[in-house]
Amino acid sequence: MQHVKANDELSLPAALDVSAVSHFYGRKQVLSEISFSIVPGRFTVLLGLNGAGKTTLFSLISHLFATRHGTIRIFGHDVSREPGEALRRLGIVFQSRTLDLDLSVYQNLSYHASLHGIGQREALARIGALLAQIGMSDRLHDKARSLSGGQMRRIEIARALLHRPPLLLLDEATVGLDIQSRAEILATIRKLVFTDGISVFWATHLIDEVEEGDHVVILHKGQVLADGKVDDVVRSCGANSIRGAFATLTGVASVTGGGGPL
Ligand SMILES: Nc1ncnc2c1ncn2[C@@H]1O[C@H](COP(=O)(O)OP(=O)(O)OP(=O)(O)O)[C@@H](O)[C@H]1O
Repeated sequence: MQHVKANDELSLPAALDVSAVSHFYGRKQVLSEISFSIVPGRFTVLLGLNGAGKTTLFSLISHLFATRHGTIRIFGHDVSREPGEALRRLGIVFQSRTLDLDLSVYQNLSYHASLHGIGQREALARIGALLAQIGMSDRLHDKARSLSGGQMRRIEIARALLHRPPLLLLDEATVGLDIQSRAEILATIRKLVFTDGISVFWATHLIDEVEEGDHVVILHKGQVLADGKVDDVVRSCGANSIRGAFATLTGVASVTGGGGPL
């Protein structure tokens, strides 16, 4: 495995630390002793083809599945042993749509706030600020059903941020969106990292969502083949681009450009 770590990051606590994690569905092993960690305040891409194991890994991190092999820590808190401490530091946007379509934007968000013990007045203030941040202040009382796919995604992102988690996970957040909505969502999230110092773990199979300054974890057939800064991973593979590095590491060379699949 290519593991590349910069010197200035060695002393910082990890936003997410995954250590020797395996997962089985019945007898089928889909994650094989994977280990990596995420530097706080960075945009880290979990890059892998469909079926690589990204959603399974997210299900373990978010404690939907119990971790039976290995350890997952969020800012030092073990997800299995201290789920409360770990999960209140985590926000997550799942691949499938999760808004209640018959409720308004406000109702969807305030319900989530109350689950996190946030009082009504505080919730309203946070919802107002987040909607302004994602450019949707005028949709507060609209039914979720009336929103476009990209707008629903942005509301799901706002909901994931309501309890102010320092770590945000997004699983294929741009799937099914048009090019403009994809670009807007990515820009919104990258801005959050820059302005609020949030750590983002962005799962995708789209290689053009990776930028030069990002960190990347390459997951292939349930194994982590590389992790580190994109330019370090590219260099250590002797490649010219992340596309070339991915092809070298995985042997999957059939790639297309312009936002297509890997
Ligand atoms: N409930 C399940 N039972 C059995 N096998 C499963 C189950 N869920 C996922 N798998 C298998 O586990 C492997 C990893 O799937 P997973 O959904 O985690 O990958 P992924 O990288 O998220 O892919 P995608 O982007 O297509 O969702 C695949 O081979 C998949 O078929």
